[in-house]
Amino acid sequence: MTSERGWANSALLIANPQAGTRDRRRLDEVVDHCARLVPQLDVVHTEYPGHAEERAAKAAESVTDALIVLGGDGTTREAASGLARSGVEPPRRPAMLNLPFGTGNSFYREIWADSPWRQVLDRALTGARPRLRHVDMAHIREIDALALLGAGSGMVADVLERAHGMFDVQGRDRYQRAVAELLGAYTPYEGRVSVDGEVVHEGAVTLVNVGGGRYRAGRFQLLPHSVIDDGLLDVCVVGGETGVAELAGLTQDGSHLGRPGVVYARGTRIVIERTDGRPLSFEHDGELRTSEASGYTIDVLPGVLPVLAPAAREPGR
Ligand SMILES: Nc1ncnc2c1ncn2[C@@H]1O[C@H](COP(=O)(O)OP(=O)(O)OP(=O)(O)O)[C@@H](O)[C@H]1O
Repeated sequence: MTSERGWANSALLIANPQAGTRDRRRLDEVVDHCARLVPQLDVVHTEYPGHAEERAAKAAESVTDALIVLGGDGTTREAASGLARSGVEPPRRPAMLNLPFGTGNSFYREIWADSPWRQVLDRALTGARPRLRHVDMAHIREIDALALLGAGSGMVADVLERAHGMFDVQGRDRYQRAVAELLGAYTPYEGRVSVDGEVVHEGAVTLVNVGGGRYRAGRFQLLPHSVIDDGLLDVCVVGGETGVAELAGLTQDGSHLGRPGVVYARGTRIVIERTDGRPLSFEHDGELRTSEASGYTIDVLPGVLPVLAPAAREPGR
């Protein structure tokens, strides 16, 4: 057999068996493929929410070359947070390689576009080490959390909040029903959004998204101009002029930009507030984060996450 091995001598593979369709056969296939490419491969199956974050933080402390994450956006966010919060300086952190095993897989799409996972593994782990992108994350002050893909208020948070209250349906169906209910009756909230101390929107808000990645839920291009390693956060505010039904269609290809009441800006600190002082419904990376806060302060953490990526001119940049 010819050697398929490349630059990575050791890697930790963190797999979430509960992500996506929970296809155990596919999970085993990925693990076997990785084992052919990396001489010392440790495999951890996550056993509870937060497990990926703990194991990624430990991997950062060891001499592991790569951290392979097999899951959806939630698992990827946890692993990224573990690496970014570790006491190890960014250049010494293991390089993260994310593979699609979830429902949305927005981060995989961000880095590798529609490339199949086998091809990605071969490109990332055989031969010389490919390009490393030093990806920005965001720190949310009020809840001391790190966001990778995006954070915000309005429609996305409201869908999650409504879905959480449904006990008679599960999985994707819950979100579909929550969206359908919101389409029927959505009330924008009164709020304010500031970028680096300057107010960019005040009034009715349908959606605020700060990030992060271009995509949310794998396909909605809320931040079509965002670059994940430019040291800046992008923010899109959709005012009350645009309803949720219209917005869902417009964000499929980013054509919400330039519509009346839509603001797109960039900065290092974004503040999102409700102006009536009531708690602001807020999410990051698809997780609802309930608290009593009526506002959230989001600061960029530039370049904290080393991610294996295709060369700039390859497809899937
Ligand atoms: N053993 C486990 N049992 C239950 N939940 C788990 C377990 N391991 C991890 N989790 C949790 O599963 C959640 C869902 O995983 P993830 O987000 O990766 O998949 P997904 O929701 O199918 O995909 P996506 O986020 O891309 O839509 C994560 O928030 C993680 O904390």
